[in-house]
Amino acid sequence: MSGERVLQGHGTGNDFVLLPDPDGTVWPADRLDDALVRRLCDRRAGLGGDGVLRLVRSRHVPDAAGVLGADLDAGEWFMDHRNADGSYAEMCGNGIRLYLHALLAEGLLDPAAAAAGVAVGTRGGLRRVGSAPGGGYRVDMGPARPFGHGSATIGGARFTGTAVSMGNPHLVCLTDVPVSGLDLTGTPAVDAGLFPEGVNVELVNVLPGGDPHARMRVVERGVGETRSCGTGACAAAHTVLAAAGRDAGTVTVDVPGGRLTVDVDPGGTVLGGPAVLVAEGTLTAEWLAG
Ligand SMILES: N[C@@H](CCC[C@H](N)C(=O)O)C(=O)O
Repeated sequence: MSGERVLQGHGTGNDFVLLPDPDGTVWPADRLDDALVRRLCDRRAGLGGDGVLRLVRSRHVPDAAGVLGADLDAGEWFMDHRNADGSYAEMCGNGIRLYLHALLAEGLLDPAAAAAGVAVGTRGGLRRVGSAPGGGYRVDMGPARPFGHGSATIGGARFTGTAVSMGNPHLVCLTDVPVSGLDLTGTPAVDAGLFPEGVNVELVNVLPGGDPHARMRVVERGVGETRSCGTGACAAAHTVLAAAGRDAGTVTVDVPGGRLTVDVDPGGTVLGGPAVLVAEGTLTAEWLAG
């Protein structure tokens, strides 16, 4: 049997199907349609994942020029991200670390270049990501941009929070209710006027102690509850610091799938965390035929 090459991996438990397509010839958008993304992410009848990452050069992505403008040539590679329901997202903080890890594993990127850091195109703009000296990856996520206040009702409970853009939209709800006990199986009801494109909702406990430390759970737009969200951790870190009257600092964010660190200052946000490839292989012709 023959089929298309595929990888599977995760960053702090936020897992993805990765499709190598350097020249954009294997998975054009009309082939990788919403239905196929949903099948790939299906945890019983597919490979399973919170989303799909296509490893493709920016110049082969039709909408990349529109998104990146003059930056198109500065980012050779483009993280073509899809949520499990097939929708596109502007940015994915766990995904972009895994993306760099997969480029290295596939021999598409030189380790020295990764150590120096490379600019990767996303639908939210260019992001600089590099391998970290002590292991894992660090991503310059750009500044957190608060844009109002709202609420989310989920599992019968209502939480108020701060709307924060990390390129994609978040509602960060700081709460004293222990997040470990929350039922997050439903879809949060939110203010559609504040979030016309939908929103990722983070429920966050600030943990006691000297250094800023938070525990977070997240219900992602286009996915449902995931074990981690990198952009969500950055939005949460900004909100935790702001609640303490600070605009800079390092926040440790514990998620069900592990630990992320976020360095915040007024000019930007740097996300640090691991990336792991779990499997590589091919999609069978039988499965592809549906
Ligand atoms: N898990 C991601 C975010 C993925 C996109 C999100 N579901 C959205 O639609 O904005 C992360 O690690 O940032």
